Amino acid sequence: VVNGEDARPHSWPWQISLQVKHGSRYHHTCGGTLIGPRWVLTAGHCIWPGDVYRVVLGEYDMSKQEGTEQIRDVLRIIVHPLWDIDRVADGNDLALLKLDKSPIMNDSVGLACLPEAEEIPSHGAACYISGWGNLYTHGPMPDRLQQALLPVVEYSVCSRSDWWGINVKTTMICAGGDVVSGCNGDSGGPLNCMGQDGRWYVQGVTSFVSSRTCNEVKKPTVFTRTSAFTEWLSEVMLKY
Ligand SMILES: CC(C)c1ccc(NC(=O)[C@@H]2CCCN2C(=O)[C@H](CCCC[NH3+])NC(=O)C(F)(F)F)cc1
Repeated sequence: VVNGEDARPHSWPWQISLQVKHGSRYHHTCGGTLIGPRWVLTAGHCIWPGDVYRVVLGEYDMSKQEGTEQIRDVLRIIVHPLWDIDRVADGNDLALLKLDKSPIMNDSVGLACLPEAEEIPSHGAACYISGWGNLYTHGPMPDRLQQALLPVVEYSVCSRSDWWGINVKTTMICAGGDVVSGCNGDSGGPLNCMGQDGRWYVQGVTSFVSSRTCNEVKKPTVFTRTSAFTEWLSEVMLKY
């Protein structure tokens, strides 16, 4: 997250760290969101066939053992059938991870809400991105979870030719801009938007930023819009 701030510890209890095994060690590769007792939502582009993953819940400061961390293995990975790493602009950048067993729900680990089908956050709606992604382009990863308030940019603006043009679809949400943005390593994490009921809804899954720089003018962070995939999400969670 570029130009964000340290989140208050465990204030986003559904934020997880997706870690990939290299040799005998695991390291953070993407964010994700706990949306069911045994289900984590992340980005399709975070998943590489043949890699071994684990999920760390209740994480805050990556450099410390805080006693709130819970580690779970990934039993099954379902990537959206239409996701294609060579066609990022087509969207569908989603994957569901089934955990070997549910984490213990407590002050540090909890569920995010999913929005209703086709619910669109209004222009300028206050949504927060959260993640352990780079603090700036080619910059370091933070130890502590970062957050930033990212104003939603409506599709009519985001799809202008000098913005994202045809690379953004209506199944995506644009938010942020040239000051605050997501950055590499935030992939798969949530765009947290407060609903009328005062609950937080994961309206987006962090998908892409400009390949030139994370916070580029007229290239807001692009999220997969979860309300466009409510049917697929419930089908998968019911079936597997
Ligand atoms: C839509 C298409 C023109 C397109 C637009 C932007 C990109 N961005 C990028 O490639 C930059 C550079 C590093 C990784 N990256 C990204 O945007 C990666 C997703 C890469 C998926 C494709 N390889 N996502 C992130 O870094 C993010 F923002 F989610 F945290 C790639 C493709």
